[in-house]
Amino acid sequence: MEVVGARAPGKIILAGEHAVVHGSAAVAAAIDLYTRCSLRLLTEDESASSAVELELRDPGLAFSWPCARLREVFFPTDSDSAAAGEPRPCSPDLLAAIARLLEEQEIPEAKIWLSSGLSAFLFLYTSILGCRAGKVTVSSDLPMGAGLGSSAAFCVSMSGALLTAAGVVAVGGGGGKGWELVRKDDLELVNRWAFQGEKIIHGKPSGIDNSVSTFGSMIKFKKGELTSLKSSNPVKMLITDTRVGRNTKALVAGVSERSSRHPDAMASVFHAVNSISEELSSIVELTANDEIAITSREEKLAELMEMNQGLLQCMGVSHSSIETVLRTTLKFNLVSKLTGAGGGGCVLTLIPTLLSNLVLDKVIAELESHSFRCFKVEVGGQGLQVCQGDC
Ligand SMILES: Nc1ncnc2c1ncn2[C@@H]1O[C@H](COP(=O)(O)OP(=O)(O)O)[C@@H](O)[C@H]1O
Ligand SMILES: C[C@@](O)(CCOP(=O)(O)O)CC(=O)O
Ligand SMILES: [Mg+2]
Repeated sequence: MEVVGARAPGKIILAGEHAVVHGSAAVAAAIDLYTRCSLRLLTEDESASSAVELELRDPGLAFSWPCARLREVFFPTDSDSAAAGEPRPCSPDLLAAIARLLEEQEIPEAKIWLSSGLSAFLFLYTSILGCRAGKVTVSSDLPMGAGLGSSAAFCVSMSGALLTAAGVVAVGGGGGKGWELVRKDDLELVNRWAFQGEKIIHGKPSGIDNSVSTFGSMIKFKKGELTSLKSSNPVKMLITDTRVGRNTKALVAGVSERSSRHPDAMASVFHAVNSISEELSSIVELTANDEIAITSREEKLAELMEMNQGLLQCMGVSHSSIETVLRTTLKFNLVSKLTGAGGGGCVLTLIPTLLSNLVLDKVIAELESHSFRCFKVEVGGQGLQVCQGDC
């Protein structure tokens, strides 16, 4: 069979991370850094030992599971009952069985954080394709575990490729050349599968990351409801990766624990974040015809981001490396906030339209002198795309 491919973008959260898990609104946008997943189902001739193979290009690791072993774990009682049409959660018993299956792989200790991604892969693959032999290759532009939604881009691109190979998502309408957009109904199905994968990696995701990675653009997200935001003036952001590793699942659990220790205080914090996200989303949508100058729009966005950062500190998810980025950019009168789960990872800095490239280069040089890594990204682009053949 021919190769099918899918690519899904990472994201930034402009306002509302963590609070969105507790029902507040949040605003997120796709960025032009992608995770790509390609998949080829193997015939019996090609896969003498009949296995499911996974190559992760970025950590540079390859895994292989004999189909017979997968059948014992995933379908112990009868023949394959994969059902690509109806996403279902991974039960705690199955998750424990997957963890035992992963113990048989020799994952280097330094890369043990990959286990949750591998568990999501095995669950999605066997749920959608059963135990058919196949080879999957994944590559990514995104730093992993840094707040740019690599886990969601992994689950969305994987679900997209698996559902395309299963013949559920249509591909080839573009004449079989290059990346193609996906029909809305198909995107919704991919998004629901990807959410099940995110649950394995995050524990309790809000669904914002997989939604923005699937549908792209800039969105407001509240309690599972998504509103697409139309911005005629693009928002420019600099991303700084502090390179301090952290884990979303642990940070989300930490905020929930703080919330159960101080329910009233934290409810007020989440309520304040909700107001910030609502106001930020209405400012983003103001058009050139609205009577507000671009500079005053940017000042309002900056102030809301600054307020949100203060509330993220209240939730206990800032970090000394994040504070260093905030202090450094403030010297240039620029406002920053953490993005994603925090605890290290990435920080956003709003780039005003009138900021000269010379000053921006100075900001980047100073940030990079702290061993941080800066990215200039395009905000609000495409979501999931699929392709036939090698893209
Ligand atoms: N390309 C990938 N290959 C394998 N696993 C991945 C990949 N991208 C993300 N993951 C999984 O997602 C985890 C990171 O997710 P998370 O802690 O939510 O951070 P973020 O989503 O901000 O990057 C990794 O530890 C890994 O398990
Ligand atoms: C903290 C949170 O709001 C975003 C997490 O994003 P990331 O995995 O750090 O990229 C969690 C969620 O919404 O599921
Ligand atoms: Mg994540």
